[in-house]
Amino acid sequence: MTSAHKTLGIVGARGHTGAELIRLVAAHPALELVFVSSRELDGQRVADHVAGYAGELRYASLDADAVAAQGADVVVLALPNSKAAPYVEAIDKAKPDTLILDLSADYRFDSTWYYGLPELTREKWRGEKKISNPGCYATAIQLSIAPLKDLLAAPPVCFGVSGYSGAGTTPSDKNDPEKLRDNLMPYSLTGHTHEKEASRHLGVPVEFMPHVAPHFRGLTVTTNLYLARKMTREEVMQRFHHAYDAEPLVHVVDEAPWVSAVAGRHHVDIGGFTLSADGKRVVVVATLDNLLKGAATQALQNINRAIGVDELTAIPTTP
Ligand SMILES: NC(=O)C1=CN([C@@H]2O[C@H](COP(=O)(O)OP(=O)(O)OC[C@H]3O[C@@H](n4cnc5c(N)ncnc54)[C@H](OP(=O)(O)O)[C@@H]3O)[C@@H](O)[C@H]2O)C=CC1
Ligand SMILES: CC(=O)N[C@@H](CCC(=O)OP(=O)(O)O)C(=O)O
Repeated sequence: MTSAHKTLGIVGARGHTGAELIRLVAAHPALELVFVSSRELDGQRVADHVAGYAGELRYASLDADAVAAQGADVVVLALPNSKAAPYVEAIDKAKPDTLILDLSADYRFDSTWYYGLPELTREKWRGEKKISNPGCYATAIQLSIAPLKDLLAAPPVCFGVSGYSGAGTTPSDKNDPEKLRDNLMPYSLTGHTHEKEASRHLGVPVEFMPHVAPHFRGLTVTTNLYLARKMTREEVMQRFHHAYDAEPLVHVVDEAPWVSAVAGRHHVDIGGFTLSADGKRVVVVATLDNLLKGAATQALQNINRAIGVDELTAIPTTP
């Protein structure tokens, strides 16, 4: 694939992450949005549903063969978990050099797919045309632990709180604003997919306890790390600065970041580095927008790289 203009389609474009990608792709100089699929919005104008999109494209209800028949250069699968395989199969049959990016958890444990968390894995990309995008919590967890990975005395313990857009649009307790009002809902307290995903890709076991809260977008992961030796706050911060100062989408900050400040923005904030009195335990706080760096923005970083343009093309960065 060269860096020339590419066509792109989104399967599952009615959803939260699909809508964010539509906005990002619409402003992209090298990508043309050629189809967006939704069963529920079949025939309706995208511009009537996605603020900030001004084109004439309409949603279409497309099964796997119909998606493959579109012949797009890039296909993003933004479907719920366990739905991707028929689309991958049909595209492979019709046009095997298609770049497929899957937003779900379906291929995050498949070593034939590139796992794209650019700040940690971009050097491992070997031109794969199949890219698995990380989970939103798993992104925050891995970025919080990676700089101290060689100094762990025990599995890191991560306390996560997400806005309810993380639970998608299929109605459930986890995205019901009435049930979430004045509430914090714990779920999957051991064995969450993102616990397994972060453990696999970091190569160290991680423990994760997720919760969902009444805000719409943005998540916080507060991680407790037991250290094999005594450290100072300056040493810990130095490691994070060394790891991320050249990364426009990871901001190392002094204070513990607030989720409200990162909502609608494309980067991760990591900060609040707090040591125990004996210097052998540190707590780190990370926030990101689950729909952006946790999904659509990260997807675009991966696609940009794979089509041969600058990784940050069409991604607004702010200091
Ligand atoms: N929300 C988030 O914060 C994040 C989500 N992800 C992952 O991204 C994927 C999409 O998430 P999100 O946008 O929140 O999901 P949504 O529930 O908001 O949207 C799902 C989309 O898939 C379509 N869809 C649902 N069921 C089927 C089906 N059986 N066959 C075909 N299409 C279907 C829906 O449209 P229609 O029913 O109209 O066809 C809709 O467009 C998920 O795998 C999720 O785990 C990853 C990181 C973060
Ligand atoms: C609040 C909420 O429910 N969040 C989702 C994570 C969203 C995400 O990244 O999901 P995938 O791993 O499925 O892509 C969850 O805990 O499953």
